[in-house]
Amino acid sequence: MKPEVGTLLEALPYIREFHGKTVVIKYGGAAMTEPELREDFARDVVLLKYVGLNPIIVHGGGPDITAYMRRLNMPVEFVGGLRVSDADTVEIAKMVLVGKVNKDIVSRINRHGQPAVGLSGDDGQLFRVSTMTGPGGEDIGFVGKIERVDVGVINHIAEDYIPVIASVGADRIGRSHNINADEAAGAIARAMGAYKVMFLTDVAGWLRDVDDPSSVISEASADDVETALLTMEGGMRPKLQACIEAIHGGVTYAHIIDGRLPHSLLLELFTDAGIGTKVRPAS
Ligand SMILES: Nc1ncnc2c1ncn2[C@@H]1O[C@H](COP(=O)(O)OP(=O)(O)O)[C@@H](O)[C@H]1O
Ligand SMILES: CC(=O)N[C@@H](CCC(=O)OP(=O)(O)O)C(=O)O
Repeated sequence: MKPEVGTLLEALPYIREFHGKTVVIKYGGAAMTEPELREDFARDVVLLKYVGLNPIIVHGGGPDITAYMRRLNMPVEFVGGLRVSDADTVEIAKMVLVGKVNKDIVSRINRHGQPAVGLSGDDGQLFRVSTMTGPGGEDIGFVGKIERVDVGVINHIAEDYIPVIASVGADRIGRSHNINADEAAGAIARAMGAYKVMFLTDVAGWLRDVDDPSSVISEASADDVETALLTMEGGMRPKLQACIEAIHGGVTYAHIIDGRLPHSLLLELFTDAGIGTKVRPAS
């Protein structure tokens, strides 16, 4: 048998399993720096829609926000993987995420043959946020925690389009907040009752030792993750926190995969081997 046919046949049971299912995909800033990878990503998402999945994209753009802040000589600070955000920082985050990154993703998906629609928390009042603190209770400014997602808005759009969601939104009195895109993806997956949530990032997965790329933890239970979160810092923290949020809300699996790898989405979804870290409910 030709190897290409083998690959398609290997994918068939997965296509059947995932048909009609909602998959929330967090597309991370660190994995979106290469134009070629951005193109591959858009093509993969279109393929998912064509084979009958319901992909919902939630994106970040942290490195882009940092680059613009530096141009404006603004101080850049993170606490527990969350950007400290005063009102000026929120304004930059909003301009970069909604105006630049979101439109780039939307137009690439459009070009590959499925229409996409960009949304932020403000559109159709998609989500409402409250102000959150850092992991140690620190004041980190206008950083939002999603309190409520209007899934009706996403379902309505997803009937005909691929929703592409930027992680900014407002609180009850209309103040804009910067939301970590991992937190947004976890909350949206939970609210949507998604089958899976997948985080594309710039490492091979959750690493046992952050300095050893070969130390990927291929599978972990929600309990393992909760234990690790007690001491974890850096960008992996909000990702694992979001995995827990999603799994506790009924999402079957959460995956952290290497967005630097071309077609990583397809490799995880449609091959027997899979890639990265899979978080499952506590057994
Ligand atoms: N145990 C860990 N395993 C993997 N990555 C980790 C770990 N601890 C901290 N990190 C950091 O988390 C980063 C990924 O998070 P982040 O930079 O926020 O990515 P993204 O932009 O994709 O959301 C990695 O590049 C790595 O530096
Ligand atoms: C509060 C907070 O941390 N907001 C993030 C939003 C963007 C984001 O999460 O981007 P990545 O997924 O590329 O890291 C930030 O300002 O960087």
